[in-house]
Amino acid sequence: MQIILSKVIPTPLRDKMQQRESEIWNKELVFEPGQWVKIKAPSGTGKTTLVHILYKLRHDYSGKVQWNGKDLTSCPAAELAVMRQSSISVIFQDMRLFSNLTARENIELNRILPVHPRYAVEKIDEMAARLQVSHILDQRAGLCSYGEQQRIAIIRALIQPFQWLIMDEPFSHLDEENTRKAAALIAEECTLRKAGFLLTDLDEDDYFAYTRYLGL
Ligand SMILES: Nc1ncnc2c1ncn2[C@@H]1O[C@H](COP(=O)(O)OP(=O)(O)OP(=O)(O)O)[C@@H](O)[C@H]1O
Repeated sequence: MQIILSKVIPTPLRDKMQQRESEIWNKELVFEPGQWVKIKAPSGTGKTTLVHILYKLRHDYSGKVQWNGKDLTSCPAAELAVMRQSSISVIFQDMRLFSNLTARENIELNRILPVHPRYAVEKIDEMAARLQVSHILDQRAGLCSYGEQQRIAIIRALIQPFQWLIMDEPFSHLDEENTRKAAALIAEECTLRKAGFLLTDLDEDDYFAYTRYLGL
């Protein structure tokens, strides 16, 4: 799946944009399948805004966003839902877990949502063991620490099918060792599926073999 951004300017950032050069806002960008893209930008420059625009959680912008040639503003909701379930997975900065469901239930919801689940249920335990969160799988997500919630959100994103993984500061609550473990799992899953990713963060890192760097 190709993702295209054409001259996108978020309405709340329109004035700020005069003050700094961006490689994303108001540019023509094509993200080809399989690219591993790092988007590095300081706080408040629009990383979360970009992620929400890309996933069509907000549409307060000028310009155009397309998934596989489909304009997000005119594409029927049912068609978007199918593309989200089969092709795009997101790790949100604020995790967005259901706090009253257990960690396992949060992950399982994403596993069974697509018509053809990618993985059997055992994969949840396997991934949880690798990220050292097996012991909290049956705990309510709202009671988990932020670092635990972030690893659950990572597993939830990896358990569903995708061609693109969109990650908004996905390691912000993790220490170095856990970040490396999570990055290794993400890299493996993307390689297996020949999937691309867009990862936003504040700083440089060497967690992945990025194929493209952009500043917001
Ligand atoms: N709906 C909105 N109305 C007004 N301003 C907004 C709105 N959404 C975002 N902003 C502003 O746009 C800017 C970018 O916000 P955003 O959350 O995308 O930044 P960010 O790069 O993800 O920041 P951080 O690294 O701190 O998470 C901020 O100044 C924010 O206050």
